[in-house]
Amino acid sequence: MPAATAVTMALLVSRLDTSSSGEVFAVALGPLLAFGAVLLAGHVVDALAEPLRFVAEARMDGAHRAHIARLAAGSPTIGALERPEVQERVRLARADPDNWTERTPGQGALAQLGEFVRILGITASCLVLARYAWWLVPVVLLAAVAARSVGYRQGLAFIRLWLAGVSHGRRAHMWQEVLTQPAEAKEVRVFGFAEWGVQREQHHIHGMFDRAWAAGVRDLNRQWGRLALTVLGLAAAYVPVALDAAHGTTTVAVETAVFAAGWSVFTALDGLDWRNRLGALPVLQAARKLDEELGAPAAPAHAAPASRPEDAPLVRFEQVEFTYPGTERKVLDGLDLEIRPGELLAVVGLNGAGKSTLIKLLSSLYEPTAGRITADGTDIAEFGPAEWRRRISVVFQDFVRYHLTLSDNVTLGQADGTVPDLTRAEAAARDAGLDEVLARLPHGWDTPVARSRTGGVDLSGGQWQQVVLARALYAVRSGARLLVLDEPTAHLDVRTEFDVFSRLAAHRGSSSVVLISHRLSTVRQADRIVVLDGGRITESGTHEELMALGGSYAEMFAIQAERFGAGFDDRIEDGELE
Ligand SMILES: Nc1ncnc2c1ncn2[C@@H]1O[C@H](COP(=O)(O)OP(=O)(O)OP(=O)(O)O)[C@@H](O)[C@H]1O
Repeated sequence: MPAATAVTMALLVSRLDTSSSGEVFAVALGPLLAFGAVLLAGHVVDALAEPLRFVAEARMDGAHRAHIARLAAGSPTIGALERPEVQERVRLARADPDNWTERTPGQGALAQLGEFVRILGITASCLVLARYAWWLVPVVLLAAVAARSVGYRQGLAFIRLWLAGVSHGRRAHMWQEVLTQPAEAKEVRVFGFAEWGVQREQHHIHGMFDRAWAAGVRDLNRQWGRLALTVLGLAAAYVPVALDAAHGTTTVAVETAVFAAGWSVFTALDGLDWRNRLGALPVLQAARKLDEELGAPAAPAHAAPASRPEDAPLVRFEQVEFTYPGTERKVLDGLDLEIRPGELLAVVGLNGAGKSTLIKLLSSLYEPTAGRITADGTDIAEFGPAEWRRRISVVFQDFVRYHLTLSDNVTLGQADGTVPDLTRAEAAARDAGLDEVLARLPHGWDTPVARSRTGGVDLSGGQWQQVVLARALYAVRSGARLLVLDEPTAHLDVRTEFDVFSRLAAHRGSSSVVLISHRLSTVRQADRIVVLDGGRITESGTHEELMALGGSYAEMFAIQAERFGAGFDDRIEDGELE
C-alpha cells in the first residue's frame, strides 16, 4: 500500500508537471483515479481488518483457553496442579491478562502476521527507492532500524521495570478486593481497618507505578535521540535527490515517489507490533510446559459409559503409604483398611491425622506412594480414574458452592449427557433433609443458589451441606455404590445431623458408606468405627467394642460426652441418640 501510494502520487505529480493548464483535467484523470483507487483500497482494507482481527483473535484465544481448561481439569490426579509453579503457569497460560504486558495467543499471532505484512510493505518501498538509486536503500533502512531499535530497547526496559512491580500490583489488587467486596465488608467494619487498608493499597500502587513513571519521563527526554536519527537518515537520502531535482537531473515526480517511499519505511518499521508478539510468548511457553507437566488431557467421552456394577465393592487399602508431593512427612504409613460391601464405616482421628488424605486417595485424586488400593481384588488404578469415580460419590469437607441452579448443583456429574432425573433428585433432596429448603425457593429446582445471579438466593452453611448431601445421594440413586462423606454435617446442629444420618442409614440401599466426623455422637451409629492415628488404623470395632477396649476412641468419646454435659457444643438429651 505505501509503495503503491508513492508510485501513483509520483505519476499524478508528473502529469501535472508536464501538462499545460488547459489540458490538466484530461491528462491527470487517469493517475488521479489510480491514486483514488489506492486510497480507497487502503480504506477498505482498514475497514475489513478490524472485524477480521476480532473474529480471528476470538477463535484462536477460544481454542487456546479450551485447551488449557481441558488440560487443567482433565489431569487424572491433582498433585501436579497443586504445585505453586504449576498454578502460576496455569494463571499465565489461561490468557486472561493480569497486566498490560501480557497478551493472548490470538493477539500474538495476529501481531506476527501484521509484522509480516509490514515487512512486505517495507520491501516494496525499498524497491521504489532502489529504482532511483540502490544506495538509498541502505541509507534509509539503517537510519530507520537505528531509530526503531532505540525505541525497542526503551520499550523492553520499561516492560522489565513494570514486571518488577507486578507483585505490588497484585497486593494492591488484593486490598482493592478486600475493601470493596461484600464478603469482606463485615470484618472490614467490625475490625475497623478500612483506612489502614486504603493506605496499604496506596503504598502498593506507588510501589508499582512510581518507578515506571520516572522511567517514562526519562524515556520522553531520550526521544530527542530518536528524532535526530530519523531527521539525519531522511536528510541523507532526501538532500541528494532534492539537489538532483533542482539541477534538473530528475523530475519532481520522481522526487515525490522517493520521499513518500522513504518516509513509509520509517513509519512501517515504527509500527511493528513487537509488544503483542513478545507479550504472547510467555503464555505459549507456559502452555507448552503444562502440556508436559499435566499430560495429555482426557479426550471428551463420546461413547456411552459402561453400566455400573450393581453391588458395592469390597475395597481394601493394602499397606498404603502416602507423602504429599514436595513434603517429607508420611501422612499415611502402612495403612491397612477394609471397606466391606454395604457397611457404614466411620473413620475418626484427631485433627491432621490424615482422614481427608485417605478420602483423596480413595477418590484417586492422588496415587499412594507405596502399597495399593483394590476394589474386589483389582487395583483401582487399573479402572482409570474416570471409571472408578463413576462408582463412588464423595462429599468433601471443603466442597464448592457452584453458582448454578439448585437442580444443577444436585445432579452435577451424574447426568451422563442426559437430562437430570428430577424424581430421583426429589427423593435425594428428601433423604438429605433439603425438601423444606426446596419448598421455599421462588423457582424451585430452577432457582440459582447465588444471590449474584438474577433471581438467585443465598443459602446458609447448613443448607449448603444439605445440598451437597443431596448431590451425593442422587449419585447413589444413579448407581454409585460407595458413598464417602468427609465431615458433611459440621455446619448442622446435632438434631438435624442426627435426622440426616438416620435417613442416610435407611436410604443407602446396598451402597457402602465411609463417614468422617468429629462428632462421635453421630459416629456411634456406624456399623464399624476405625481410629486413624500415626498414619495407620490403630483401633477397629463397633462403638461398644471400642468403648470396652478403653483406647483412644473411648478417651475421645469420654471427653466429648463431658463437653456436652458441661453445656458446650449442642447439648443432647440422655437417650436421644439411642
Ligand atoms: N495438599 C497438601 N499438601 C501438603 N500437605 C498436606 C496437604 N493436605 C494436607 N496436608 C497435610 O497432611 C496432614 C493430614 O491432613 P488431613 O487433611 O488429611 O487431616 P485430617 O485428619 O482430615 O484433619 P482434620 O480433622 O483437621 O480435617 C496434615 O498434616 C496436613 O497439613
